Amino acid sequence: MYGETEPAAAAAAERTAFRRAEKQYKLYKPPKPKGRARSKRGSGQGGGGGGEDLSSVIDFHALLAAGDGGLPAGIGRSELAGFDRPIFCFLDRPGFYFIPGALSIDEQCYWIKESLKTFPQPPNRTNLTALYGPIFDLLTAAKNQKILVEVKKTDGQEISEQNSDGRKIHSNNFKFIEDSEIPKGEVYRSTAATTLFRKLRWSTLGLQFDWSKRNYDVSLAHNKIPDALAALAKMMAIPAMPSGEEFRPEAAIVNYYSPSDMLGGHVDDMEADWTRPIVSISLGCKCIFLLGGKTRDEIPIAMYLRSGDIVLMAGETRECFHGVPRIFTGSDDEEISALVSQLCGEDDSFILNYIQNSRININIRQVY
Ligand SMILES: O=C(O)CCC(=O)C(=O)O
Ligand SMILES: [Fe+2]
Repeated sequence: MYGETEPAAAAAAERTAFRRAEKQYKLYKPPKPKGRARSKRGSGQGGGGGGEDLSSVIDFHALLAAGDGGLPAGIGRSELAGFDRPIFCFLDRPGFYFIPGALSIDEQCYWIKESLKTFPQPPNRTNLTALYGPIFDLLTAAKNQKILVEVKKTDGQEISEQNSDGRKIHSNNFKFIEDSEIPKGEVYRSTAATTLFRKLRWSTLGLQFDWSKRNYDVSLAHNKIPDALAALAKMMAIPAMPSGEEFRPEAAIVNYYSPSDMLGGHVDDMEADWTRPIVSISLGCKCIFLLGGKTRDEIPIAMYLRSGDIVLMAGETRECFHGVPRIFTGSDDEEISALVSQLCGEDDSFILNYIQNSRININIRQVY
């Protein structure tokens, strides 16, 4: 993840409106169940247990349900010929579009599975790559309670195996083995695959992003964006594209959020043409998304992003700070319960368990 504030600048950053909003939502605690509510701060109208308030968070699903009559000032709703989904926008944030419930439950389940199974596969890089080298089949290893071990190489011994597709695996000296197979005395580092899976924070598809240089490194091996994801992004990008032009999906960042994770305020400015949108898909647990202005001093707009929602950021909004200060885990989340009915296969329980406490975001970009 990125966008974290440098320690030296942290105190100053606290003073910005964006940082204050991040803090407000990060600290929000749901109200205590009736009868146990305390009378101090936070028990008032709309207040959370920590005194923070969610009443100004925009809920596009509620606006959709309320119909055309109930739009608050500053929010517009448009229809586009040939695009059979509602689209919301902010009158003072040109280039920002919100498509609530853009994906069906089936589509959400499909992309959740792809995000966990396929997208972290090499040559795609993840936050774990720098530590362990390429890791293949992490989801399967985690499901099967495997252990990733670093094995001492003896002179001339090359640790390499082929997986079921005939691909060479483990050119590094880490490999997944059963707990019972850990050879005594030969292993000097081991981590449970389930632990690694929980530590997955991002993976990159298509052109690979180099976080240290904050730029794309075209010299890194990469696959093109999977066809189905490219087709989805092209279709969903239409409201933000100049008419008659087609979005070219060239790179994507997949963010994996566990309950306490946040994404600090940042601007995505590494793509050449800001008239092209970032197509951003939300899956799993609901979150608060902050859309600020061109400086951190502007008070950001807070909105809920739910599983299946798609956000487009193009034009002037490409210059706006944005981030995710808070995700909401918990089984009472309506969107998650809808996924439960689809993720009921024997093989799905690991994924269901993961997504009930996590959020995934896939954001697709045209780089050139
Ligand atoms: O998680 C999200 O909804 C936003 C992600 C984002 O802004 C990014 O990866 O640049
Ligand atoms: Fe971003």
